[in-house]
Amino acid sequence: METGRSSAIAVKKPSPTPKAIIFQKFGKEALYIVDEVRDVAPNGCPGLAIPQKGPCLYRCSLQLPDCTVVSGTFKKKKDAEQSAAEKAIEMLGIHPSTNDLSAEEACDKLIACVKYFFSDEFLSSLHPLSGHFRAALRRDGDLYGSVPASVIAACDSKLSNLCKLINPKVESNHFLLISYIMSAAARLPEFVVTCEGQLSIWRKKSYPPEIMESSLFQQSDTLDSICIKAMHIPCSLEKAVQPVTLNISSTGYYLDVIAQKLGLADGNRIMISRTIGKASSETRLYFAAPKSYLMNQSSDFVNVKEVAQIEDLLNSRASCLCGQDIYGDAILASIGYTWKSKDLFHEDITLQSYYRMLVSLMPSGVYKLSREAILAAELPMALTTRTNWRGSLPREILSTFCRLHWLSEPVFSTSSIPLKASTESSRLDKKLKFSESVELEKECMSRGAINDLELVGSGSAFKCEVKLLSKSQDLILECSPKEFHKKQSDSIQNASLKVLSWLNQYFKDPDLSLEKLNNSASALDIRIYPENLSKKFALYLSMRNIQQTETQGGKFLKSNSMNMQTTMPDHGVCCLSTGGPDSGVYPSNGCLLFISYSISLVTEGGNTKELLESKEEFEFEIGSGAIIPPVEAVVTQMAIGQSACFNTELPLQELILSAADDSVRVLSLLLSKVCWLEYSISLLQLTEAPEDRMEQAFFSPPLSKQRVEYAVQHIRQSCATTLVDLGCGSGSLLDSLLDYPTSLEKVVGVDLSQKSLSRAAKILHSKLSTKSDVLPYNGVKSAVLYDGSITMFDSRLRGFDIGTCLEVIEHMEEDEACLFGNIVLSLFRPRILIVSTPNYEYNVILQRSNLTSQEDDPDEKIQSQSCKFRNHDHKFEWTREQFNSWASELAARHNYSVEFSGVGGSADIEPGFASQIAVFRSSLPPEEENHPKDDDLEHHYKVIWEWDSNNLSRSSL
Ligand SMILES: C[S@@+](CC[C@H](N)C(=O)[O-])C[C@H]1O[C@@H](n2cnc3c(N)ncnc32)[C@H](O)[C@@H]1O
Ligand SMILES: [Mg+2]
Repeated sequence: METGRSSAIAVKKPSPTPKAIIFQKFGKEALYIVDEVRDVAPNGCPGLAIPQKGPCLYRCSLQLPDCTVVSGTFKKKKDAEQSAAEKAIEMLGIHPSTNDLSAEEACDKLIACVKYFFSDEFLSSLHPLSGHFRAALRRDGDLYGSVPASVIAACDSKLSNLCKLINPKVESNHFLLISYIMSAAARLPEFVVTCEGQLSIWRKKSYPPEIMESSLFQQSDTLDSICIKAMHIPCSLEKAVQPVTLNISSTGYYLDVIAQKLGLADGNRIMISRTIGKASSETRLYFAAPKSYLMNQSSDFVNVKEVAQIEDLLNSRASCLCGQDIYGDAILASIGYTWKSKDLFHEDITLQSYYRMLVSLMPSGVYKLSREAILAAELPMALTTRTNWRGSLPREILSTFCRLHWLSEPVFSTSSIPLKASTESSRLDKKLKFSESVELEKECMSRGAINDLELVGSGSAFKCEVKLLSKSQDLILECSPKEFHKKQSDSIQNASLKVLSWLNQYFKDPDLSLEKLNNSASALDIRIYPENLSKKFALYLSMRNIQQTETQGGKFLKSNSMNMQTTMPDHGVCCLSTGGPDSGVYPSNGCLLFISYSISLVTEGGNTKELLESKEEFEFEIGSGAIIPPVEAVVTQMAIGQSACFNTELPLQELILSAADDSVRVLSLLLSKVCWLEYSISLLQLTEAPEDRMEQAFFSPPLSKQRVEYAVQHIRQSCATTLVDLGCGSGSLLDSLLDYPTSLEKVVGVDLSQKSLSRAAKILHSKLSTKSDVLPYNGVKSAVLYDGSITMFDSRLRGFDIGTCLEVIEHMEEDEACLFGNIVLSLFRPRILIVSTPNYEYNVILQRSNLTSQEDDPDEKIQSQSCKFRNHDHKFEWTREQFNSWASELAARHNYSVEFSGVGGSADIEPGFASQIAVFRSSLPPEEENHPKDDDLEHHYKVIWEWDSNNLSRSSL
């Protein structure tokens, strides 16, 4: 298919964002405060009397040491932040300094930076590095005043940017970075001292006493001894990751304490990774500089070179966590000096937080964590509707995944086609469930009648391609979905989800043959580049596999899929117990469920039971893959109020340990006993599959569209000039009517839902005011929307040519529907009235798919009797007989004739039409219709919005 416009959303090498520039300049001294702004929004619909809660907007105020800047309002928080940063850059005249420098200039700048760090004034600054300088002055003996070069590299991102300009390989090799810093220091012999083969730097002259006193004094006041939890990550995968405690005395230097845990004499030989996780995190890995690296140190810039071979062993667990090469044993700790305070920041790292970091490296991990349901939630396979998706959205997950695996940001390119050009409307329809309201097909049709009409947002369809690239721009995979979407953002989310879904499969089974990998990828419109793919993820996947099998020591079973069918004698039993009345309603695809659950680790013999994860309320959609398969299999057999309990084999170890609060104990159980998981689930609440989704699945065009078309046809044949749509909802009928030439001059809608009326007003306003001149055949002169109940009479709507009431009466109680019938035919007295409502008998067909699981049921009768209403808001649904008798008696009472018809299915084939329709016609000749002038003023409805072609032309002149 041809595509029109094309736009790349992320370019290959993005220039630094305004926030990045501000960060470079002010570090963490820049404080972003984002406020919600909920204005009464200009709704683009003049005259609408319902106050519109506009979309939630954000405004950001950026506090800098000397000024505060406030952004405009934006839909997204991050846009507000970027805008504030941009304003600050403009106001302060900041230029991103480092980018245009030559390698020589970068060298000079690097030397100047290092010199500044050792200056008098730096010691009392708030820079994180000055904390290290002050701590170094509390070190004893030979170490007094010496600062490890790796902290200089870790604490100031400007330095690494400069070094990248000198040698781009610094990006992937942080040993090089430290070599450059050491070389810069060696160029400052009057200021600092360095020694060959050492990784620390001293200031030559001592600080003036007044500076020493003030800066050291400020600190010793607030510093207490601290005790923090960290993790020891052995290089050997056979050794378990163990918690360690760092005891840091008030006068000690924390790097010396970490060094001792690594078997080093002091912190001067320590290497520090970049931060792990969020940019603001202080979580890093610490390890000893490999000997071969130390031996190869050179103090000359020109001679700085990569160390060819580091013979120490790569620590694969640690390397995977930070995306840098880490050698030997490592300590994972969250500690350091920050921009916020002169005090040392620290946080505990527990075994659980370590495993959560591992989980976040899985393609589905961020989703599980965002739902706080690590053992129960799964990454859904599809986005059905945005409202049914819980947890982080796919695009965000994919970006996080790329960041954590040290890939480039995913590159999205969207393309759009004008809808008129789209012919594959059936394909579009199917894929569009994620977009709400107006179906795309209808838009396509309406575009035939109205040129370039912007209907509720867009006249285009979008698709989006995604590419994943390594940092060095090697293509790892690309996804080119075939489907189009009504919204650009939907196309991006769906493409992101495809990529995540495939990566999820790949991570579960990376050893599949190339052919199978390719097949699974192409099923999701993905093309993989196997060499780059396995190069990128090999370390992570091999680490996980070895860890999984070796540390388990055969004591517990490995299962990725939590398959209930796997043999687990005596334990795989699922016991259903009735905890409440059986409503006879069972969840089926599309239903939204609330369950409560708890998942425990149980040891053989049942002696020990350790709670891992529990939730009082967990909401998900059946059939979307949002929950692990065994839970879904069980809940679909449950009725509301029932509870179930069953066992499964163990999932991946990191999932269990990241869910468990007491991971240390759980790990010891896992290592010493045969264990399995026990699930207890209760089904709390169930919202059935939305009617329109069911209708879309069964009818083409969808039933709602067939109803509207049926009404439009009658309206056109009737030559009516006035129409009232009773229970007009979001105005789908009125909206469609404006696409056709009719004799209508006045159209009115009544409903009691303000939300629906607002939507209707916006749609009608955009159509009538913008395009009325290009529809010369459309003679509508006025349009009004009223807020009111159609069970109340309003004299302004008396004697219209035609009234419609589509799919409304079943939303009232039966007696109200009867009241409505009487009022409409006795008081409103339209010449023609069209009423539609579901045919209950047809539900057997609509719900057959939901009943297939019970098809073995020999008693077919039960099936048809147990049909549910199509929508949870329906108060009743009538059989053909019930509808016929209601309509016939009503017509007879009020001098109307009535004919029956319908849409969806056929009158002659059982069980009749899916939607049954009655068309009432007044039997009185027009002159006998007694329509008094509107002098009795029974005005019970409130005008919500009014449009008048005369006023419009007057006001626009
Ligand atoms: C299923 S929607 C149908 C909307 C529209 N007729 C259509 O076909 O798209 C039912 C509508 O009836 C409205 N409704 C229910 N009871 C009503 C009443 N007593 N008076 C006015 N509107 C009512 C609801 O607010 C809702 O918008
Ligand atoms: Mg309905």
